[in-house]
Amino acid sequence: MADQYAQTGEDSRPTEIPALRWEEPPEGPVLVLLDQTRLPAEEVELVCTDAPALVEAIRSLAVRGAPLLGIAGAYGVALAAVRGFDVDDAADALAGARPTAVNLAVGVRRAQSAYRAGLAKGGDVQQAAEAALAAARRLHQEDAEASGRMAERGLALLDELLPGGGHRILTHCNTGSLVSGGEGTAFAVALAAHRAGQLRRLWVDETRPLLQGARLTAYEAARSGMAYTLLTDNAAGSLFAAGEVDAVLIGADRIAADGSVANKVGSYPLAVLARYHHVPFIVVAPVTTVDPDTPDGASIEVEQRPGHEVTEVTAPQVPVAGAEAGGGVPVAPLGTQAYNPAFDVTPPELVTAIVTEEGVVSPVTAKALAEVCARSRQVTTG
Ligand SMILES: CSC[C@H]1O[C@H](OP(=O)(O)O)[C@H](O)[C@@H]1O
Repeated sequence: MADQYAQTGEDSRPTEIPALRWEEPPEGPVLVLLDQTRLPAEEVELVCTDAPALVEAIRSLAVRGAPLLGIAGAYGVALAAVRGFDVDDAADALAGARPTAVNLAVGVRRAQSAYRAGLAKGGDVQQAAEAALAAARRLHQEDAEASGRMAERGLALLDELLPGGGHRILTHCNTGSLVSGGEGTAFAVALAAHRAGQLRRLWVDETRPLLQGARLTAYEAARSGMAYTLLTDNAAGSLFAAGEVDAVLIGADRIAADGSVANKVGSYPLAVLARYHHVPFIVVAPVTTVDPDTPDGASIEVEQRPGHEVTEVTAPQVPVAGAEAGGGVPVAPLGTQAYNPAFDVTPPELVTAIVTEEGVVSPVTAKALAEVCARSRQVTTG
C-alpha cells in the first residue's frame, strides 16, 4: 500500500533550514527567527531585539522544538546582556516560557552561568555579555554536531533492527532542522536512511491541533526529496494494522531519569500501537533532553495550551467575527471547552530504544540512561 500514495519531495532547496541566527547590524544585535507559525505558506522572519519578544515567540511556537528552544533561550540571555537589560530577569522569563521541554531551561541557565562567571572573573558587563554569547554559540554548534551523531547512530540501529532496508517509518510532530542546530533528531535519522537509499516511505502524522507534521515535517520532507505521505493522527492505527509501519521514530521534550519520555501529544498512543504490533518505538534526543532531576514520568509538567487551538482552525489573515481568542475559524460551537495538553508521557517499558549522540539506550533503564549521559560533556555549564 505504501507505494500507492507516492508523494516524493519536489523541492530542490537545501534540506537544512536555518531556524534561527544571531546578527549584529549597526543598530544592535538581534536574534532572527524563521516564524514557524507561518510555514509552509510563507517564509517570514521575526527579528527579536529583547527577551520579552523572544518569550512571546516561544509561547506562540514561532520558535519551537526542544533542542532549538535551548539554543534560542541561550541567545536570548546573550541578547539581554549585550543590550544592557537585566540578565537574571530575562533568564527567568525565558526559562519559564514553556514548562515541558527541559532544553529551554538548560540553554538559558548555561548562558546565564557564563555571564555570571564572566563577572566573577572581574570582567565588565560587556565582557560578561560576550561570555554569554560564546556559550550560546557553543550550544548551537554542539547541537548541530549532536544531530549528525544521532543520525548515524539511529541509522545503524535501524539497520540492526530491520536488516535489508526499505524502511517504512512513521513519525509524529516535527523533529527536523526546525527544532535543531543541525538537521534535527528523529527526522535526521529518516533523512540519513533516505540518503542511504534505505527509506521506502516516511509516514507523517499531521499532529493536531497545531499541525507540526502537516505544516513542518511535510515541508522538510518535500525539500529532501524523500518519499513521504501525510496522514491524520487517527489513521495511524490502520497503518499498523495493515502492516505498513516498520518503525516509529519520534523526538522528545523531556526524558525523566527513569526513561519516561514526554513528547508531543499523540506519542503515547503510538507507543501502545507499536507494542501491540511488535514494531520498534524509537526515541531520538540529545542528552540535553535528559533531565536527571525529574525522577519519573509523573514528575514531568505537561504544558496545557489554550482550548481555541482545538476549537478553531487557524486561518491567518482571515479574521472571523465571533471567533474566540485565537482568531481562527471555529470548528466547534462557540464556547466549547477543549482539553489541549501539548505533550504526553510514554513509560520506559514501551520505548524500544533512546538514541542519543553519546549512545543508544536499549532496553531503557535508569542505569543505562545515566551511563550514556555521564559520557556527555557538562551540558549545563559548557
Ligand atoms: C526534538 S524536539 C521536537 C519536539 O518538540 C515538539 O513540541 P513543540 O512543537 O510543541 O515544540 C514535539 O514534542 C517534538 O517531538
